[in-house]
Amino acid sequence: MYIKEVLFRWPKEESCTYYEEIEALKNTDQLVLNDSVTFFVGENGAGKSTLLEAIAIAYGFNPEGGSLDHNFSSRNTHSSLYKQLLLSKSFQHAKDGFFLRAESFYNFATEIDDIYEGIIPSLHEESHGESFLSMVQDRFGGKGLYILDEPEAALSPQRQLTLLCEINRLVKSKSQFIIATHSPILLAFPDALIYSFDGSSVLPISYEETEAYQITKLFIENKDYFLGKLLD
Ligand SMILES: Nc1ncnc2c1ncn2[C@@H]1O[C@H](COP(=O)(O)OP(=O)(O)OP(=O)(O)O)[C@@H](O)[C@H]1O
Repeated sequence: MYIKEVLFRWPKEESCTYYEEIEALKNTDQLVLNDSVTFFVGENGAGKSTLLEAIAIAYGFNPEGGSLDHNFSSRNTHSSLYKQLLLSKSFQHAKDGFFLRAESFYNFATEIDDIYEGIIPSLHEESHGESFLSMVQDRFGGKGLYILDEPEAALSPQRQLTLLCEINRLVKSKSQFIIATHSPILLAFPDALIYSFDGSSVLPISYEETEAYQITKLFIENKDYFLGKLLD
């Protein structure tokens, strides 16, 4: 485990940043993380990416995403929330790591292609989902901290199952994951800690309490009823 706890040092003065107005975040002072997999769930705009990004930057990742030793920058658009966070870390620093922002994987793939031109196949010669999964399978080496924002975005349900297997492989080789997701498949990872951003503070919930699980289950079991109500 590389990050044990995230402590929020909120300023005493009145808020002046957008993230101090996010309901779940502004009422949270401390988050204990799971030593294997911690999920962030919640409605669009609930603050998951904002916190994920701040944790990644506070640990030493490039705000634009990529591996721990990867430094490239095209635009500075990250929030300053990372300055308010105090990470309680283990003595051992992660040997491997990746911060996935959906919108920056293209840039990262371009950088990797430039560095390894002619040595490894181009990440741009595969589909978005294929290239992301190849990267996890071929380059995530274990003993790592992997911070992933909606990794399911490019993956078919079958490939999400493959990602579950990869997460399991990496957890067994001493890795820690923090993942923001809407995927009922990924959320099913055994013994994961799930934090919901939907209440007045960030709180742990069970798999069955997640909206991703409840709405998917309800919809599949009552498809015709739902469609009738929604589309009438
Ligand atoms: N740079 C910014 N400036 C102002 N507001 C922002 C900025 N970035 C995000 N926000 C706002 O902060 C809130 C939280 O956004 P965030 O991206 O963290 O949500 P999220 O939970 O990750 O949502 P999603 O599930 O859609 O990815 C949203 O209301 C969003 O509009």
